[in-house]
Amino acid sequence: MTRVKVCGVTREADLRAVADAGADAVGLISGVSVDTPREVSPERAASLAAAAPPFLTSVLVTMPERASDTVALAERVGVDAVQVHGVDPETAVELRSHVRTLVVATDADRAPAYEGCADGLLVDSVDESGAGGTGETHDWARTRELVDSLETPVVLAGGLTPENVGEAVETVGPYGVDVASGTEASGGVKDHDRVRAFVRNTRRGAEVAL
Ligand SMILES: O=C(O)c1ccccc1NCC(=O)[C@H](O)[C@H](O)COP(=O)(O)O
Repeated sequence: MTRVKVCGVTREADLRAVADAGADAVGLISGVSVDTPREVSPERAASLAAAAPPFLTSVLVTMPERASDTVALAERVGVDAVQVHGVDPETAVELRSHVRTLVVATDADRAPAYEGCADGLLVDSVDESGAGGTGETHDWARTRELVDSLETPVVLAGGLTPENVGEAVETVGPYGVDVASGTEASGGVKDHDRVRAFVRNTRRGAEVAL
């Protein structure tokens, strides 16, 4: 089964829509050094995490300046897992010793350097700061090679939409997929029909890939 994470939720109604659509995880973006409409305060992230129903994994998505800040933020927000952008492998190893589940976001070229440093690798179309949410796809064939060569589970992200996720899953065969802008009505606001279609089309793509 291909796991689905819907990232950049800022409102409780959107969190419910993500859960009702059957997604596996929800991403709450806080403590990032870029300007994004998907960022929420730690307080808001905590309130959203507390509203997540059973079996919907809450994920803090952040860009650490120091590993210790991220550990404190994750405890304050009260999430099940942490996804970090813009960290080197050594910082990932340090962070992983303090959080239960660590996902590192990286581009395809750098992904092999994180093998064994994280519980999951999110292969994304990152900008120069390492931030995601670009809405751009990357070379799926290259990510397929990573899926085949790495032990660490690979999550495909970057420019995924309800329209292309089925083909993406068939091509890459990832552990999971992650979407932010492709399920939005506007910055930070989810389109519930697109959230439902994204989850549905991921499942269909995964069936074809079997
Ligand atoms: O989405 C953001 O604005 C963002 C900013 C800083 C760090 C991470 C961010 N997004 C995190 C993500 O989980 C993925 O990058 C995202 O799902 C992929 O985005 P998109 O291409 O818009 O689907």
